[in-house]
Amino acid sequence: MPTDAPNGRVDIATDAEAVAQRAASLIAEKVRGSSGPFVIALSGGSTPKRLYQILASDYADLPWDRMQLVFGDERFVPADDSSSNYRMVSEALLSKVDVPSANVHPMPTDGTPADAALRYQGILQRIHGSDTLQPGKPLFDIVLLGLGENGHTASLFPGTDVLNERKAWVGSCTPLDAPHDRLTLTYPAIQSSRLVMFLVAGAGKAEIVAKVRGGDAAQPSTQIRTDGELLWLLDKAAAGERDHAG
Ligand SMILES: O=C1O[C@H](COP(=O)(O)O)[C@@H](O)[C@H](O)[C@H]1O
Repeated sequence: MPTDAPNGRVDIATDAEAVAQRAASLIAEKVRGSSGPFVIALSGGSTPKRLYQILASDYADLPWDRMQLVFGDERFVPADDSSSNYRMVSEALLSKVDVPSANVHPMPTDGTPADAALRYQGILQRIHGSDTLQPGKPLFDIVLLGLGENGHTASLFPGTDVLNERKAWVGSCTPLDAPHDRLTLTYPAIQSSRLVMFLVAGAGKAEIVAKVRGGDAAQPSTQIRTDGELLWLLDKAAAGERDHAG
């Protein structure tokens, strides 16, 4: 049963599989209820990977030709690197559904991270048809986000300067405690959305989930805002409920 919390609605499912199933069903409902271009910012991570597999197997009939698939963050590695979020999404979803390649927008990982961030902002501005963010015209229909055990979301890592970015839509950072330089959507870009959906599963996330739900301002995930709806899809383990398996 969904509950309201200061920083969004919380929906607790039995396990990671149920979280991914709910996310897929919700995405399908939103896409089918829309008309015209539908822009989704994709996340990396293990729970989203299962979501992408479910979308590929059970929702192949969605109007993929209307969807614009962009990325919320990326590791600054070649597209075929095993750490690449694009590679993961490609294997789980893009290679399996009828989405035109022109509708898929990986983050560039050549040149310098700062230059690549600027180029990706240009790509988002072309999709948006404007270089301005306005509350009445969201950049994204859905932003998918994960939550790292250290509090990061997208690639907004604690202690990095990109957390202070209030203008640019895309930034870069070098995490203090995770591999690879990163590209990431910034807070203002994420805010320009109809729905932000966190997908978080596993007992390893319970401590950070409790901090974020408790409003700990030091956690980047606590600072996520949206002009639309904020939804946390958690499994029981991540929500700190005791009766979960394992
Ligand atoms: O580094 C990253 O990690 C986060 C969280 O991933 P998870 O596997 O712990 O759920 C993810 O949201 C982000 O896209 C990814 O680049």
